[in-house]
Amino acid sequence: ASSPAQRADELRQLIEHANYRYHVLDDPEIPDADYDKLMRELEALEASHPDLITPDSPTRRVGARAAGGFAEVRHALPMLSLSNAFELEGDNDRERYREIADFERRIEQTLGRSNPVFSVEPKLDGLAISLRYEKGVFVQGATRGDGETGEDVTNNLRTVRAVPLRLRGDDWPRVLEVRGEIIMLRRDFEAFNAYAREHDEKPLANPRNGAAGSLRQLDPAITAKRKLSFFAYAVGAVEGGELPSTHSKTLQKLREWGFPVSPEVGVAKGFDGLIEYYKRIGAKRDKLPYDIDGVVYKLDDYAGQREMGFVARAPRWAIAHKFPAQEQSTI
Ligand SMILES: Cc1c[n+]2nc(N)[nH]c2nc1OC(C)C
Repeated sequence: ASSPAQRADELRQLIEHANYRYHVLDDPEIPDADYDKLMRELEALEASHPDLITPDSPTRRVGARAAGGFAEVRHALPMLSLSNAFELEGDNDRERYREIADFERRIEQTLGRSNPVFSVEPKLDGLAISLRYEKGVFVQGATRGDGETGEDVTNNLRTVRAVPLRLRGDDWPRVLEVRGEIIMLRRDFEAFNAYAREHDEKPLANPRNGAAGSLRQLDPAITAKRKLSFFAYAVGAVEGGELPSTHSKTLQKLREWGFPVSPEVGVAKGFDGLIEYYKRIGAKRDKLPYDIDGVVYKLDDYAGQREMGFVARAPRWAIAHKFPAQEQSTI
């Protein structure tokens, strides 16, 4: 038999591996009931041996209440906004998606390339947040706020199982900020509203409100009851380490380190590749497990991004291509 300390370590590894399989690979090996059993065993073990408790233990996801509101956090690197492109009247794709054609052509002309490679991603309709890791441990999480400063919602973010408390592997930078979207999956939104109607509680208008409202709770124990998810889409400040030379390769590293990244992300070449992606994602939009309000195109290589720079706070190297507004599902 192993010692309590060895058993505690073994349980943490098993639980973290199960989280990775469930949230990052979307391919769980064990049923939820077995996962809960592992958690209960670790909680009991830590209760009888408090010296075994570590701050990044999976049982330490529900922290203290933020009495007096959330502290303010200045983002080490501003959280950017995206300029938007909408569909226009026209007889062909070049006319209908004229703003995308202009976006892509500006990049071709500035960089002297033809058919540049873009990272293409669904634009999740949730709440943008920034997660800070030091030596691989989650130390702070903040909302976007005005892009320069946001609210410190670290304790609420700790309750989101899709947010890793400790990074996998060991080739991550000493300081790593990851940006992404906190969302409520449709199935969790519907379950929440079914429960609310059963218990005469106020139903949520849409999943985005669910995510925003849950993260704004001052008591993390309430946030913990709301099933939230997270998908990473960018990196912020990086210190003491190297990133790959392209955004698409960085997204793959984020998965290896334990961050969920939407399986719909990919790469596309030139205007035709972008529009093909836009149409493909548009066709499957209602089958995705989460709400999206468009897709995002980003020049894939970081050298090209640096050369393109920004206009105000929106990068010249990225654009959001929005779908026509959907009639909101009535509750
Ligand atoms: C605001 C935003 C939102 N999204 N959503 C995705 N998928 N990528 C992405 N990138 C963003 O900003 C980049 C400029 C990092």
